[in-house]
Amino acid sequence: MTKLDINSIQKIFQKRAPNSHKGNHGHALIIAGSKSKIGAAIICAKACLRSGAGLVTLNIPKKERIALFSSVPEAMTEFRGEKKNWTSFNSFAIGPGIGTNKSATNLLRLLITNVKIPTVFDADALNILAKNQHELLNLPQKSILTPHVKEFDRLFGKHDSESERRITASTKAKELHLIIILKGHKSFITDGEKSFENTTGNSGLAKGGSGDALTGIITAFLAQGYEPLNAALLGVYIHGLAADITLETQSPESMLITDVIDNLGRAFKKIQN
Ligand SMILES: NC(=O)C1=CN([C@@H]2O[C@H](COP(=O)(O)OP(=O)(O)OC[C@H]3O[C@@H](n4cnc5c(N)ncnc54)[C@H](OP(=O)(O)O)[C@@H]3O)[C@@H](O)[C@H]2O)[C@@H](O)CC1
Ligand SMILES: Nc1ncnc2c1ncn2[C@@H]1O[C@H](COP(=O)(O)OP(=O)(O)O)[C@@H](O)[C@H]1O
Ligand SMILES: [Mg+2]
Repeated sequence: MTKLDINSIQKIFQKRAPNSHKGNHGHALIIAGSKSKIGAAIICAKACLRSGAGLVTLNIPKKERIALFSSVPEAMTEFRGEKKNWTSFNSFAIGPGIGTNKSATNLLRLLITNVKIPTVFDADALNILAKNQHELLNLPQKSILTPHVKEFDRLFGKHDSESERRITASTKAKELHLIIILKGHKSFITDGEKSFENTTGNSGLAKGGSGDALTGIITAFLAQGYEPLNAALLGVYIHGLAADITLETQSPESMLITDVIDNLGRAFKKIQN
């Protein structure tokens, strides 16, 4: 297992070309949020925009659109249940705050049927997969699963220790051709061949919404054309680094994920040499 340090991250990171345009940086589609969880969608979209995606479209329930327009005007929207054109996007994420009811389950199935490029599956998408295990075999290869401990055990069965979870994560990543990020204090990232442990982040991230931001960040890197494993490594590292930078102005108690997203810019500057 390799500990993720700044040197390995600097090798992965690709600078933006000075003459680039939005079309060069990909179009991300984020399927997130529901009536009581629209915040998850807003956090995810903001983090995605702050991580370099050229365009971000959020799929949300139509009733929730006002909240979104006022908080993330940079994001475009499409509405849950309306007919979609899957081919316009370069990366996809599904799960934060979508719930696990029948329509969320059908939407996840629709995505799996139509999308053949690596996708980020988080939160309720993982809870739906846990209840529909056969669908794990149908996910696009090199998709990225981002479970916390409880989601991990829902997916792959109860474990007694973190070390046992890490062994299962590697085995399942290899067997299912996926990348698994087992999130926690020191997140573990594996593609079944290589495994990594993150070294950034702090307990200020132990708050609702932190994982939703990570999903947005990784989705932005996929949109920009990073290899899925590199998108996962860079995403986990920079998410934690932005939280560490936030400690300069906030305590772990007072830190908000919005503060962390606002500090992504400083984190990018740190890894750019
Ligand atoms: N603003 C919004 O709209 C927000 C929307 N959100 C959305 O809500 C949905 C539900 O997501 P969720 O993760 O809160 O619920 P759930 O899967 O039951 O897990 C919670 C339990 O898991 C455990 N646990 C977690 N980490 C652990 C660890 N490292 N180590 C050990 N245990 C750990 C811990 O369980 P405990 O130990 O307390 O038994 C914890 O209580 C989802 O779609 C999400 O995107 C949220 O993001 C919040 C902001
Ligand atoms: N004590 C901690 N130290 C470092 N990182 C943490 C800590 N607690 C949580 N995190 C990070 O915060 C994120 C939490 O994700 P998750 O539990 O899915 O949150 P949510 O679903 O509420 O958005 C993960 O990336 C995790 O690694
Ligand atoms: Mg989560």
